[in-house]
Amino acid sequence: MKSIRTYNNISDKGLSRFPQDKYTVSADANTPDAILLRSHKLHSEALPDSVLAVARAGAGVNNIPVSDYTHQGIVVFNTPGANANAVKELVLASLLLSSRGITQSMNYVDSLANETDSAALHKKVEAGKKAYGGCELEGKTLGVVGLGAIGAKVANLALSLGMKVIGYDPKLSVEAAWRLSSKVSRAENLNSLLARSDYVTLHVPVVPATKGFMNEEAFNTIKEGAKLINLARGELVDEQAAIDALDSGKLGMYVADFPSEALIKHDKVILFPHLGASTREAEENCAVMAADQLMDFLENGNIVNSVNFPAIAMERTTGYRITFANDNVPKVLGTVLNQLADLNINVLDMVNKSRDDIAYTILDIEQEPTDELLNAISDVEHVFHVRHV
Ligand SMILES: NC(=O)C1=CN([C@@H]2O[C@H](COP(=O)(O)OP(=O)(O)OC[C@H]3O[C@@H](n4cnc5c(N)ncnc54)[C@H](O)[C@@H]3O)[C@@H](O)[C@H]2O)C=CC1
Ligand SMILES: O=C(O)CCC(=O)C(=O)O
Repeated sequence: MKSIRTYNNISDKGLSRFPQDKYTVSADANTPDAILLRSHKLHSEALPDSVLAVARAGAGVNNIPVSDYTHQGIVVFNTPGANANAVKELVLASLLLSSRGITQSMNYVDSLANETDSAALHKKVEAGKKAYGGCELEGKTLGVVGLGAIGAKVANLALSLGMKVIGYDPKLSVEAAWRLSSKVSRAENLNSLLARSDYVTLHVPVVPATKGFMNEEAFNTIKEGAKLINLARGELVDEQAAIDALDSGKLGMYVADFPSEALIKHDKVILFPHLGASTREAEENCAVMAADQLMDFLENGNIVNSVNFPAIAMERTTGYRITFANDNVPKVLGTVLNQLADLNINVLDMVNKSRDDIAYTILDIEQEPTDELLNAISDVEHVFHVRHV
């Protein structure tokens, strides 16, 4: 029986993927084989030694100490693209909310709730509306920072609304580029995008290179009165610099998914409670994808959509499977194969992949591996994780 510990509200559609005769799934599993979570922060938690993998039902993995886990052999997964449409649709709402005085005017109408005379109500409605006039999106320029799963969908949607779209993504993958309309123009650098955009929307992960990149200099460069949408992560934006830019009028509006005490108080800030991925569809997509990836890893050693290990998969043969992870240096695989040869063990199939300084191997062998063999592989220099799957 394998055990999964969950955190956060994970869709039942995902949880029900785990067959009950093979898995127990609960929030208080003591010795879980794997963790399944959404935004719960793992940085200050010690994981039980039993944990082999952590799956983030979502995109951002900044709540997980990924590099610490890598050298413990813990594979970290996410679910690329599974919630991208949900975020894209909230960006659309953000564009409109920051353009048309929608929430403010609704509050105004609510404030008229005690007006009992319909003629007086009508007069106040017509007199009040001039305070909430806005502008249209058509013809305006949207700058999209980060053109991955979400950014590409946002860029393509904005084009269909008649907006001009500029994109900036120095690390754009070929796969992501294929998803992007050729009508999206490419900014050579961030400043060029900021200076030309009426709206700027952020869709990058928070990593050292992006932390606080929307700083004082960026707000000095941004087009006068531009609106900033940040449904990616609060840490991307230097909050004081954003507030100063809002106060001076340089920044017209800030829409964010990450409330803070200072932002809540500001009347040019519209905040959601980290709602970007909170649709039924996105929650189901993420949970199903994360559960399937965990099961394939726990049952077969295959790795799909990991953020710290190479992508690797091999069909099961009739044999017995060993997987091992090692530092990506020469001679490790050769040494393990020699050990098998010395023990007269036949290899039926094998695949080996590397990613940065990590290598991972799946080996199908003809006979059941003994503890002696598994220990011998563990003892090979640079091997840091071995499993009989
Ligand atoms: N509010 C919410 O509920 C959600 C927030 N997110 C956030 O949005 C982020 C993006 O999500 P996805 O589009 O699914 O991820 P993704 O991995 O598909 O795309 C990220 C893109 O950012 C680019 N990038 C990386 N560093 C960059 C830099 N310095 N400048 C410009 N581009 C850079 C990458 O090349 C990649 O194309 C996530 O990391 C997460 O933090 C994602 C889903 C839901
Ligand atoms: O699970 C959630 O609601 C948050 C999603 C998110 O922030 C992400 O996928 O990066």
